[in-house]
Amino acid sequence: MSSAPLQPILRPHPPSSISSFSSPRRTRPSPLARPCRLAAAREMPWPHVLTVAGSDSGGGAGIQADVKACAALGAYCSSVITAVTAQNTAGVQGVHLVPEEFIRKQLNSVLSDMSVDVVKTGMLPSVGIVQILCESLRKFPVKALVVDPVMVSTSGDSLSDPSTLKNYRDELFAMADIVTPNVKEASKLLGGVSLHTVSDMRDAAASIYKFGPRYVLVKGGDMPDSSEAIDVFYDGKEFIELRGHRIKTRNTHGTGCTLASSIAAELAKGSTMLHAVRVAKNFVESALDHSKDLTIGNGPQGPFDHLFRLKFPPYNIGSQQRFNPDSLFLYAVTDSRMNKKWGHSIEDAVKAAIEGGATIVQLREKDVESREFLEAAKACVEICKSSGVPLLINDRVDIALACNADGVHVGQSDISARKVRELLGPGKIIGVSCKTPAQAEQAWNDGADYIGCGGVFPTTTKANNPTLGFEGLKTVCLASKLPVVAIGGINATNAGSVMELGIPNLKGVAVVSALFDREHVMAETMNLRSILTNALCSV
Ligand SMILES: Cc1ncc(COP(=O)(O)OP(=O)(O)O)c(N)n1
Ligand SMILES: Cc1nc(C(=O)O)sc1CCOP(=O)(O)O
Ligand SMILES: [Mg+2]
Repeated sequence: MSSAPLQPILRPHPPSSISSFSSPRRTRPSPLARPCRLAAAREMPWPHVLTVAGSDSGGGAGIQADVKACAALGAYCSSVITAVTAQNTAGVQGVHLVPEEFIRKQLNSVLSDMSVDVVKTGMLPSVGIVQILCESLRKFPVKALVVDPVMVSTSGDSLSDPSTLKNYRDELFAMADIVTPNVKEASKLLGGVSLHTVSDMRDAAASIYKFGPRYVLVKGGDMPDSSEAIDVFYDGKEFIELRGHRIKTRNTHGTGCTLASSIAAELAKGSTMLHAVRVAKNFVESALDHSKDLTIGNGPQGPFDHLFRLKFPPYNIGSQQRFNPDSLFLYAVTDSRMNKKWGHSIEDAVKAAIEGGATIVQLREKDVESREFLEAAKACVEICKSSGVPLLINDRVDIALACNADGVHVGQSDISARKVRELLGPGKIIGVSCKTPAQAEQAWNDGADYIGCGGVFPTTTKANNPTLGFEGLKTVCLASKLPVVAIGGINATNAGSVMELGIPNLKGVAVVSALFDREHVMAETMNLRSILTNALCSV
């Protein structure tokens, strides 16, 4: 089942403002293309989430979590603060409500001036606040409303007046696109029913759906005795169980706020509801995993790092940027069988490709003994280093580590990119072969730097490789937050047409046989490079 895209039910937006292709990074022009692309100054829409929630002085949940989650997922986040809490990793020490009229004022300030795509609600501690919010939403309609019915903090402290329950159900839920209770909140909303199983969660989702939201997500993160974190998604017809890993960590403070604001950020970017929920769940799981050993505070429940991706290049601002996506422009991938056929050593083939203008090299040596591979790889590292061309190793993390290569390229049946990142550390380049948007999303979550997408055309170099064609390539590129290199059957005849697609994050082509199944590797590379440069200039 797939959920329908959200219609701008309440306020029409300019079509460009809800595009799912709105990541600023996607339109950054390639320096290689700069002479030809100076004209293309465009207005960039910025997906916008307004969070209406409480401040957490500890910085892990509430407004602070919402702002960080939206930032991490590429959405702008404005905020209306409903309450100020004195809170830390031990619990909530105090709550100070913001006067209701001042909440109205904040809502008015933001909604009357800015084009908000999605409103996400967190702590709404009084009946009056819920009413003011509903009035504001009727006056300033938005594309979607995400309601996280925050009633109790993760430390067990009450965050809302019990009288708001009825008001939540009767007024706010009817306007909501999605409501995201955890099992405790679902139980409270349903008058205290107990929820112990996934089947109970389904029943709860169906009951909450009757209050009026278009979708319900009952979160099972708190369910005991399970190695999985199972959430139940319900659209009024079908239940979908979303399964994730349960990450063992004390740093889970703010997961609910983060999940809801991540859903809001994805909706603001133009996702369908189910896709937004999947991305959000994946994001929370990755953030928890990357933060499991961090320590802040002395209490039992710590915050996690929403911006964990900033630690990975190319976002590790402050340290040297070690991957330039433009290096994907002409990606030479070696093949030992072809080299043997033409009497070329790996080193000579790599040298010739670099002299011809290859901008990155991958050693893809499927038929060479490990010891011989390592010796050749060490020599190639020196050759590439002296030319400033990155050298990656296909599949073999051990060889990459042993020769200190610049990185590794892995496919869907190889060791996962996340594991490779763990093994290589943040300073190395990781590429992942992806044939679907979901695989591209996973590569991003795993900390990869680029994806290889193919086969664009049929190839005889890789057995049983499905051909995606231009349509498949475009679909994956548009879904990918990472730069892409196209691969599969690309040669001097068709390379120009790939670059002429003019897809902003498609940075180049990766080629095996058209460079290496040839007698004159350098001449073939020079020819292909000039074809690519001409094609880029014509876009
Ligand atoms: C740049 C680039 N893209 C895709 C691949 C294919 O990797 P994989 O799917 O792991 O297949 P093998 O190359 O290992 O056969 C690649 N190598 N490089
Ligand atoms: C190694 C590889 N990966 C592919 C993918 O689709 O992921 S296609 C491919 C082979 C590319 O070789 P040639 O340039 O000779 O067609
Ligand atoms: Mg592989």
